[in-house]
Amino acid sequence: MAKLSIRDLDLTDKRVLIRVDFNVPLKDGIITDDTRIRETLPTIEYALRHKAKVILCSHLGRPKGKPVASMSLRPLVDHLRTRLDHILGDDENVAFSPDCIGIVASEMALNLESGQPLLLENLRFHAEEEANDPVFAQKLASLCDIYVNDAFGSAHRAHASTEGVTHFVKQSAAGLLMEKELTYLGKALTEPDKPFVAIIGGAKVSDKIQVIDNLLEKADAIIIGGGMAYTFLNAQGQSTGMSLVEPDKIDVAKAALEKAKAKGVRFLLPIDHVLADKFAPNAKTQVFSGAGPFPQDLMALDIGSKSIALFEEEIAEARTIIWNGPMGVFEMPAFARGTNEIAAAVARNHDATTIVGGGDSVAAIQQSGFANRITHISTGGGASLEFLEGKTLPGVAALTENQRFK
Ligand SMILES: Nc1ncnc2c1ncn2[C@@H]1O[C@H](COP(=O)(O)OP(=O)(O)O)[C@@H](O)[C@H]1O
Ligand SMILES: O=C(OP(=O)(O)O)[C@H](O)COP(=O)(O)O
Ligand SMILES: [Mg+2]
Repeated sequence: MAKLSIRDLDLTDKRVLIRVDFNVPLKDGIITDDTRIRETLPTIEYALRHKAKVILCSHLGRPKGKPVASMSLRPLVDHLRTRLDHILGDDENVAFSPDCIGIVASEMALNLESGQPLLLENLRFHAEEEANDPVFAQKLASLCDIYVNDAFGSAHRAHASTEGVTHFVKQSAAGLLMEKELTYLGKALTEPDKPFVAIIGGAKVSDKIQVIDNLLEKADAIIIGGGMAYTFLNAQGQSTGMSLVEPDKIDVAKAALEKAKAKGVRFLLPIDHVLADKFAPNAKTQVFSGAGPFPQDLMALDIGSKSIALFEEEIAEARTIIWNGPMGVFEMPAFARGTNEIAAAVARNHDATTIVGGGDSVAAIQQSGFANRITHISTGGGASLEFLEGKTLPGVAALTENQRFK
């Protein structure tokens, strides 16, 4: 890699700001899947063992620039302490600053002992984080001597903590997880074995629909499920009741459908759906198959059996599979079947290189019990898609060049 690595740096007694992606799924303050935390532990442990003063920063959810209690990172402190038990002494703790900038954060960072960790509160409690505000970025930079980015899952964002901060520190290096993800995804997709099938679902429609245009240049088939599907069905003229739709993106969906046709890329959309009368685990449900309009007051929260069978056929033939975004609201048992069956189908294909990425997709694949049958589990959803479509990730581009590779 042409970028500086944490392994190239002398960390001893330095204040090292590590941007991590601790955007983990939470339910009532409990972490339901801690893959993103576990995956970044090698970097944290490396820094602690090398006697750095480790300052961890992350976002959690989308609080839109204001403190939101349910999106506090505080519940992660105990979890992190447990995960670092083998490296911290009995009386050593993970310190927590209730604001990521300001006097308290500055003093805590300054007073940190070598080999000790400090976690900062959610970066996105400040609107300046997502706006990539230079003053805010400079305040973050003032907490540290060295900056390390290990947040692969957020590397497609040009935010203050992933991009802006690098302009105000002398050295910006990649963490071990960042390196691992880039190496692995880079290798797997230089010349993917064909057929190459991309499965896209989830709820971040406006973010991820743009990626499909570029994936159409590489993939032999694209399978769309989850919340992503209904904007496409609307683009085909089907009204979908209360289902998740992004009206602004219907034109993008139409263009993708036309491009797929012109290029001969198979484009699979769900043909039946589990409809619910509300977004809740105890919703009344019914299966809807047919091309006509959905009942107006119902919403699709999972794909149905016929869609599963259709998708399974394509998955069985694939030799490279990338999957981001669950097929339904898998967090609720009534709507988890589509995601679980597709996970099983991907796991059954022993001839394919399989990559599953995304904070929620990883939680889903863990929940399905098939995680150990996937070739590579990536901590990034949007990030892995943008990397795979060939885009330069701003969080990577901003890191210091390694002079050895020049
Ligand atoms: N039909 C649907 N309607 C609404 N939300 C959905 C639907 N299908 C899936 N989702 C939601 O999508 C979310 C994950 O989306 P996203 O963040 O894009 O994926 P990832 O984190 O894997 O990258 C899940 O919380 C899931 O409940
Ligand atoms: O969870 C994330 O991405 P993902 O849902 O695509 O896996 C990242 O933490 C980025 O979050 P964001 O999409 O709110 O910038
Ligand atoms: Mg997500």
